[in-house]
Amino acid sequence: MRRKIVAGNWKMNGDLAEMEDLLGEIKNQLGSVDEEITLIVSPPFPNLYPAFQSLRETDVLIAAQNMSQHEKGAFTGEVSADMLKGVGAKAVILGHSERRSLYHETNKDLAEKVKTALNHKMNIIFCVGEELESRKQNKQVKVVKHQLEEGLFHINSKDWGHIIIAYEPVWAIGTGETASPAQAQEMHAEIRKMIAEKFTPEIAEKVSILYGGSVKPANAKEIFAKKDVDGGLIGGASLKADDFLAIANSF
Ligand SMILES: O=C[C@H](O)COP(=O)(O)O
Repeated sequence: MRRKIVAGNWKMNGDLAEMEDLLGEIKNQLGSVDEEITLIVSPPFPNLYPAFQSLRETDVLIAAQNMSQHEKGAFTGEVSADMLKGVGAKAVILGHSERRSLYHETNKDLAEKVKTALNHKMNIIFCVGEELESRKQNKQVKVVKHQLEEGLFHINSKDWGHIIIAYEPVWAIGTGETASPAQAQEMHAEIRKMIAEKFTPEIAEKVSILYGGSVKPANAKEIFAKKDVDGGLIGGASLKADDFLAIANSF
């Protein structure tokens, strides 16, 4: 059975005190979440270790929001896989559309980051998704296929256990506009088909594919009910404990 996952991407939000408050509220309500659901939170770099300390006694996993493809050395401002593991991050988000568009990360950069993360046995939430213009031209499947082929599909079959895919249509991120459940299902099924064709149907069947883009407690149930949607990568709504956990309880 595929893992059901709800991951909160906190982006560049929350100082240490605000994060401690948020984590405190999340911990208070963890008992309400089904054990089958994997919860992940993704704080900014400086808050990774405090989050790790705070979540020690829980099953909540910690993901970083980015990682260098390099091991060490003269790369000012960068953070390595070893450093992330050292502060408790078990996973890393790679290829978020904000990294792609604002920081010009290319599929080639991402392919290298994926390789480094896997060398360090880190789990990866690999993000893909089309911009509005591509959707209008009905090119969304082609765009996502290209992102996967160049950024992710160089991995070995044995590495798929470390991979989670997040489909995040760029036009739905932080906009309040969500892909319809049918649109999400359609793309998730396409992604699974791409994995089945390039690797095997068994591998494709086991990969968790998350939807991201304005997921809220009010729309999560409908989206998560779709057969190929295994959870969500949540931005804004993950900054409120009640909303984040309500989304986790929407399967
Ligand atoms: O990583 C999360 C996505 O960018 C979704 O963000 P959002 O839920 O604020 O639209």
